[in-house]
Amino acid sequence: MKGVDHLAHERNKTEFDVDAMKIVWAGSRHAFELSDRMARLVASDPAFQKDGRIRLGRKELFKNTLRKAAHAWKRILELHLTEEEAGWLRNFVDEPSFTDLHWGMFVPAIKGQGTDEQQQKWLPLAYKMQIIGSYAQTELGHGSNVQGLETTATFDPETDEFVIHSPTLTSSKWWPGGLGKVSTHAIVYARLITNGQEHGVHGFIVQLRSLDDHMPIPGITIGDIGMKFGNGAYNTMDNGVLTFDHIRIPRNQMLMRVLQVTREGKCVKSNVPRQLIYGTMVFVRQTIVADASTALARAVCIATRYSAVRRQFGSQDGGMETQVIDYKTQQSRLFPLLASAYAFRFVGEWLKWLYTDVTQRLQANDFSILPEAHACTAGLKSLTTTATADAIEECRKLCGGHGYLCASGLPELFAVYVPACTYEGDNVVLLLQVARFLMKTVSQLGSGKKPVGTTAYLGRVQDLLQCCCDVQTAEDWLKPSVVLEAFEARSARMCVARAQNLSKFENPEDGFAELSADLVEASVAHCQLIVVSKFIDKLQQDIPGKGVNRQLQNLCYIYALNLLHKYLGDFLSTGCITPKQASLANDQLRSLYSQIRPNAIALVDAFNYTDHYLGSVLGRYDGNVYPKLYEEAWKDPLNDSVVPDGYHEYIHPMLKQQLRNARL
Ligand SMILES: CCCCCCCC/C=C\CCCCCC(=O)SCCNC(=O)CCNC(=O)[C@H](O)C(C)(C)COP(=O)(O)OP(=O)(O)OC[C@H]1O[C@@H](n2cnc3c(N)ncnc32)[C@H](O)[C@@H]1OP(=O)(O)O
Ligand SMILES: Cc1cc2nc3c(=O)[nH]c(=O)nc-3n(C[C@H](O)[C@H](O)[C@H](O)COP(=O)(O)OP(=O)(O)OC[C@H]3O[C@@H](n4cnc5c(N)ncnc54)[C@H](O)[C@@H]3O)c2cc1C
Repeated sequence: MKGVDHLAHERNKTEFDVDAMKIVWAGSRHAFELSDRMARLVASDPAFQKDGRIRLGRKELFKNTLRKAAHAWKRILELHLTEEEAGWLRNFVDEPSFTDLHWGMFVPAIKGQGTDEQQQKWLPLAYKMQIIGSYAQTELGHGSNVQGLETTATFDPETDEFVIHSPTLTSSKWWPGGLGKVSTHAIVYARLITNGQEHGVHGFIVQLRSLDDHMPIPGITIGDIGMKFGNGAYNTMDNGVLTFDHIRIPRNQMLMRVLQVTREGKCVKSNVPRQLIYGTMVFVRQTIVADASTALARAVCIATRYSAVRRQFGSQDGGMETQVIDYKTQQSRLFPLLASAYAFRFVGEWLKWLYTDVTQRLQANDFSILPEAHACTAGLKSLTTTATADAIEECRKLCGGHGYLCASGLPELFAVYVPACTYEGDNVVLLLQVARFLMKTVSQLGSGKKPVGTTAYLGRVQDLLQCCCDVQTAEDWLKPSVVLEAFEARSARMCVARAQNLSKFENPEDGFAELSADLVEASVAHCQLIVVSKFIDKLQQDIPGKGVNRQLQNLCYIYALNLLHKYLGDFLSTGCITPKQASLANDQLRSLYSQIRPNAIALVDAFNYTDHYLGSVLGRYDGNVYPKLYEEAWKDPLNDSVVPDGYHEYIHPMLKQQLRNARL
């Protein structure tokens, strides 16, 4: 049987309406139609082809990215695409570039932290790309510790300007994307100093390069920080270094929604909390969660299709060997990742809703939900990016040797994706933020303050500390209330135990530092509970389409029960479940794998990825893997000649030498 036939046969086994699932995955019919149209537009345009990208040298690669970004912008204008359509188009071009930072951080920072006048001035320029912006926060010496940034912005009342300066080597801005070679402007984060007094870190709009000849403004030193991990991959991005030598900008270029500096240099606080200065990070972390499901789904799509095509062992009487997807070990590694892709999709959807809600409340001067929004975006960004990076690598292994070939698409996907664990907040640092939020919530329980939102379960802490899981059969693990209670009890018990340990320290900060590794575990438990509960909420919605809800239920329980299996130590040591119940959960998990098996290919087809976007010979829709892999190998530049360059200099003399030695 040819690869093509393998997948056709697989698709015939499907037990649900794939088109309906495509809409569930996309979020709505509108989102599906729009993303589908943009994906096809990009895939059919030769200017966006990705072949051979990994073989380009840095300069060529970068220029190629500039060409694609310019072409994308041209198409956006020609086709009068909406902001939403343009976002999808850029997404399917699938190449990190300065435009990510311009649209993803520069514009949102002005929107979130700029006054109305500042927005009116700067946003139209940015929307028309008459200026290109970056987000320059991190420095050589400090990234996580934002309050430790060293760049200064000193107000000069004589000229009504700020003087932006890099006082030390370690204050050099380092990492901002798009900064190295492209951006004309940046939101620069610096310590505000007025009348000799410091007022914390704030954002400033600073012009970096001339809009005529692209030369740096005198006093600015700027360049690229060098090659990063992997071929191609994130090297399409010009992450930059930037220093200021007393650069002057007008006073009205400080983003002043949170704090205004008057003509006299007086600081006037608005009613907006200081934390709003971090608002852009909350926004981007929320988009990163949605991106995690996309990246994970790509890897899973490749590994699932290839696992159905690939056969090893088990042939009897010269018959066909076993498809590797039929091995239980392969299923137990692959299907939880498939379930995670769906789980992250739904929690991403919910987080987007939460962010929209927060934004509306902020506009109405209601800041009460900000701490929760921060904890949720930070925690879920950490949880989903860590899981996705690990999952891409697992998918590579699931594809055996061929997964290691760049033609599988997985090495590049991993290299592009893995910095998500670091950028926009190191994942451990972010979990520590969640831990602070959880410990604060627990400490306030005695005062009668009722926790709300994602921590509402902590309001039932007494019940959760005592509850006993009443699972008696494997089927009992298919009850949403049972699963939810197990995850709530585990998280609540871990939080309370950590809080009790913290209370033994005289100085809470010392305790927090000493117990930080344990605290991070509690944060993970809490975030996993959020993902599980949002998946369960999704199942309660009226989801149309034959068999769709059934598949989602199976995936939801696979996600939850696999976590239960993986983190069994937590569940057992906190007494949430017994070893016997854990064993029943495992039995149920195996049964769920068998139920998912005939639908696996259709479940990845529901992602609706074009072959262009997947960029993988192993993950091709038609399953025609071997002929294409063979074809691909011959495209390698090493195969341009039969005898390689260097033969005459290095191989031939060596062979001759051996011959001479042999004769002696
Ligand atoms: C259309 C296309 C879209 C495409 C979109 C793609 C987007 C692009 C994607 C990828 C490109 C890559 C982009 C990467 C960009 C970057 O990496 S930018 C740099 C990001 N840097 C960080 O994330 C730094 C991480 N550090 C921090 O967030 C903080 O400094 C810290 C919170 C870890 C440390 O803060 P700390 O000094 O301990 O506390 P304070 O600053 O004093 O704050 C204390 C209180 O503030 C609360 N808080 C902290 N952060 C936030 C926040 N973000 N929002 C709201 N509140 C926050 C914190 O809980 C404290 O509250 P309490 O006092 O009440 O306890
Ligand atoms: C590809 C990429 C793109 C980026 N793009 C941008 C950009 O556009 N703009 C921008 O401003 N920045 C950008 N960054 C920078 C990024 O935001 C920072 O690298 C990130 O916030 C981590 O900070 P750091 O490098 O200072 O790590 P560090 O804080 O130095 O982390 C090093 C180690 O120390 C640990 N650690 C640090 N603090 C603590 C603590 N309190 N407790 C326990 N452990 C701790 C961390 O867990 C980590 O293991 C980018 C980075 C990358 C990799």
